Amino acid sequence: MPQPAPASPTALNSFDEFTRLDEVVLGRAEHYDAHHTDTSWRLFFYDNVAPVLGRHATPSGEELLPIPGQLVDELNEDIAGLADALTGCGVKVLRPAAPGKDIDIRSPHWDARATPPLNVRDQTIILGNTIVETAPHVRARIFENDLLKPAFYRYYQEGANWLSMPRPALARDSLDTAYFTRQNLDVSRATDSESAGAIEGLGLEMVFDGAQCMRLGRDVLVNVANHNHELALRWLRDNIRDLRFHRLDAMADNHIDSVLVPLRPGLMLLRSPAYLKYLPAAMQSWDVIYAPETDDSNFPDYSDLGFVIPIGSRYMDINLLSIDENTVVVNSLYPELIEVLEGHGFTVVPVRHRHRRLFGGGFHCFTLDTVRRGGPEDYLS
Ligand SMILES: NC(=[NH2+])NCCC[C@H](N)C(=O)O
Repeated sequence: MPQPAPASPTALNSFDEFTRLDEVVLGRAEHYDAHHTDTSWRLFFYDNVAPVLGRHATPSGEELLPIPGQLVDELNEDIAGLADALTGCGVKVLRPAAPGKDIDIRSPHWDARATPPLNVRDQTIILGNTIVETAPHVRARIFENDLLKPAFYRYYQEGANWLSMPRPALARDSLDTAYFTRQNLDVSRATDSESAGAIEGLGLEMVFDGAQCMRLGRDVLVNVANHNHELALRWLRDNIRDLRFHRLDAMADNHIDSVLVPLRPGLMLLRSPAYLKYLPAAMQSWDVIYAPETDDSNFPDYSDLGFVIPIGSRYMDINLLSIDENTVVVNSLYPELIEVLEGHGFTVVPVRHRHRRLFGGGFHCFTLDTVRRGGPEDYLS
């Protein structure tokens, strides 16, 4: 039976993180049954995985780390709950295409097990009516956006602009380890097992994820933690002329949405006061809600399942999704945050999300907000 064509999306328009949300792409986790733990993956998640690397790497260099099926099923249940909650808030939910099977990919320089399109925030930034595909850090993610192309083409048909950063080769020496070496961290547990080929004369490439940005109308905050990111900031400035890009100097290793979430003009959620100094001067006078302490009882106990590597930090649930300036979707397993937000007058839509530390994403990461009502407002003066 032919399936009816999905209703056409409205025009792409997304300049910020908090004005009324009308349409969103929500990621999916089918076939997320392994992490491909090559050097690019180890470096990307080094902040979280360094303590366990080595202990679990096999001497043969086996890089595929299986994820128990029960966890993927539970993740899918929680994502279904998020889809229902968003629909219940009147938001139209689009999905990436589903990978039909495990997909092994091969470039001329390396091979990898492809990551499913779960954290759709990461490989794309929507800047107004422009889709910007970014330049993946993790080799396993290099074709991830192919599964979003049905949605991107529909927005393109409705008049959106569509740009891509140069696709990185992610060869042997493409990735900059400066963020870690600046902190005197030894990166050998990530780099010792490198199996990718080199490209003579290439050196550090432009490598950058969409989730390193936070959008605020005509301003965009951009986390730059190394030379890979520096090249991308220049690309953004050269190619998107009508927005102002503010460089945040190494606020985190890469993504910043478990550190900072702007909630409405003049109010942000921040991991701790230590992060204020990274922000543009105009934001330092905003009101701040600091992420409340949470404890282990809010996180599942995985001891029965053998080892499961947490690729996300304990702060993942800062990563909420705003429906509008007064309504936020928050993990029900972070009741401390729900209480604080309600105390500030927010309507909180609680949605359960158990395995956020295993798949590296919260609700902001799982979503790409393609249609919001706000425009290129100046929120910083
Ligand atoms: N868009 C994302 N995938 N964000 C997740 C950021 C997670 C962050 N590295 C942490 O461990 O807290």
